Amino acid sequence: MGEAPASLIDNLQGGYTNVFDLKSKGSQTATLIGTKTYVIGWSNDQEESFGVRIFDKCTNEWVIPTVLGTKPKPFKGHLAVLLGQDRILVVKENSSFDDCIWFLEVDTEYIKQQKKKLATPVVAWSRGVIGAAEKPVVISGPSGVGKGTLINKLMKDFPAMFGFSVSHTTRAPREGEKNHVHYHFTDRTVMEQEIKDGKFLEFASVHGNLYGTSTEAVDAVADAGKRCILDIDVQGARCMRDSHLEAIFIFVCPPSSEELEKRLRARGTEMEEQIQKRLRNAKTELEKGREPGLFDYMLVNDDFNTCYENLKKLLGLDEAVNGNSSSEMGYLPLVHSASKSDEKILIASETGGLEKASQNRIVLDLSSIKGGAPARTRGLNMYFA
Ligand SMILES: Nc1nc2c(ncn2[C@@H]2O[C@H](COP(=O)(O)OP(=O)(O)O)[C@@H](O)[C@H]2O)c(=O)[nH]1
Ligand SMILES: Nc1ncnc2c1ncn2[C@@H]1O[C@H](COP(=O)(O)OP(=O)(O)O)[C@@H](O)[C@H]1O
Repeated sequence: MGEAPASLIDNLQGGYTNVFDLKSKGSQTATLIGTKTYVIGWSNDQEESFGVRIFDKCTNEWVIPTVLGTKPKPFKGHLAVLLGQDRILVVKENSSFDDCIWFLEVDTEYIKQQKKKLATPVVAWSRGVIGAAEKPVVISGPSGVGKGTLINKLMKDFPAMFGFSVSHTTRAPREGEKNHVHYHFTDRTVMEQEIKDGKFLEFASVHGNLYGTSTEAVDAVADAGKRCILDIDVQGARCMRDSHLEAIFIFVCPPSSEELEKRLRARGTEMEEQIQKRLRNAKTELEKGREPGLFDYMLVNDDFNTCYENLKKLLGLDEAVNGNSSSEMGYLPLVHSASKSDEKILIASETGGLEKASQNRIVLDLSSIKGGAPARTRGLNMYFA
């Protein structure tokens, strides 16, 4: 790159620093981690100019990393603070509360995995979500068991609460299915390239077609302030379980294989060959669904209304959930763990944009954050000091 790197970094690192170690200078910040300096910021109104670049002291060279996750729009003026040694908290100036906190992950577990996979330097953005946003809901189960019917009813009954994560698929649309509503219908070569580019949180080959959840699909629901529902197969659920997306995992079972076949045939959307394939795959899916540690709950979809009521109960939409045993409710709770960090950041506003002087100091409580790149970082708490 055409500029004197060392002096730029000295210049940035000599910039404004307050007691909370927030550094900034103009529209760029430099954060030193080990031998690498992460420069964040856009230059000269050129939308695509940089964003993130890394200066490596060992090689004396600039590196432009692969940037994963949904990126923030180019911004002027921000503060950067190093959290641990693996992520940088970015506080955007002059932004609404729902768009001011971002995390640039540089060496988290997710980044380590992606570096290995892509064999290039990688960083990833994750937007901070303030408040106790509800966990996304992952619903899996064999074809024809009634996942779509349950989800549609939930979305119809609670339109302001739930948003559907629209997956990508290479399968052909069925009659009545709308592009970008039911699925993003796509070409295999396009999707394969997008998988390589890191666009998907997870993907799997199911019944001979590719299906995948893009980061954008999940973010779009979170951005609309809704709780995300994902209808994905067991392989996708496994991937999500291993990722940072903290979700509730629900497996829907049929009352019997005969009933499953009956429903698939009655739906009338598949040719015989596809029906046979789906019934064969159902056996494996039912076995995988019972693997310990994957699903939090199992629902048997025998009588639809009973199953729907039980789904509502375990999503906390019915007060009757308290005190009911799992067997009475028709699902089996399994156990999973969560981790916590413990940090508070005080942000002093210098812009004077806030009216009361007492509101110029904001505490960002990171002690309950969850999730992370390539999806949202949830559970942030923000209050005036
Ligand atoms: N892994 C993964 N599976 C998906 C995704 N979207 C849909 N699926 C699964 O793909 C399978 C086939 O879905 P579809 O073609 O709509 O058929 P249906 O299940 O018979 O209604 C189902 O098990 C879905 O849960 C996705 O984004 N990722
Ligand atoms: N509890 C139920 N009893 C009888 N039929 C059902 C029940 N739940 C769903 N169905 C029907 O079964 C078929 C498959 O349901 P669908 O929601 O498309 O399954 P999936 O999304 O799991 O593939 C649909 O025709 C639906 O109306």
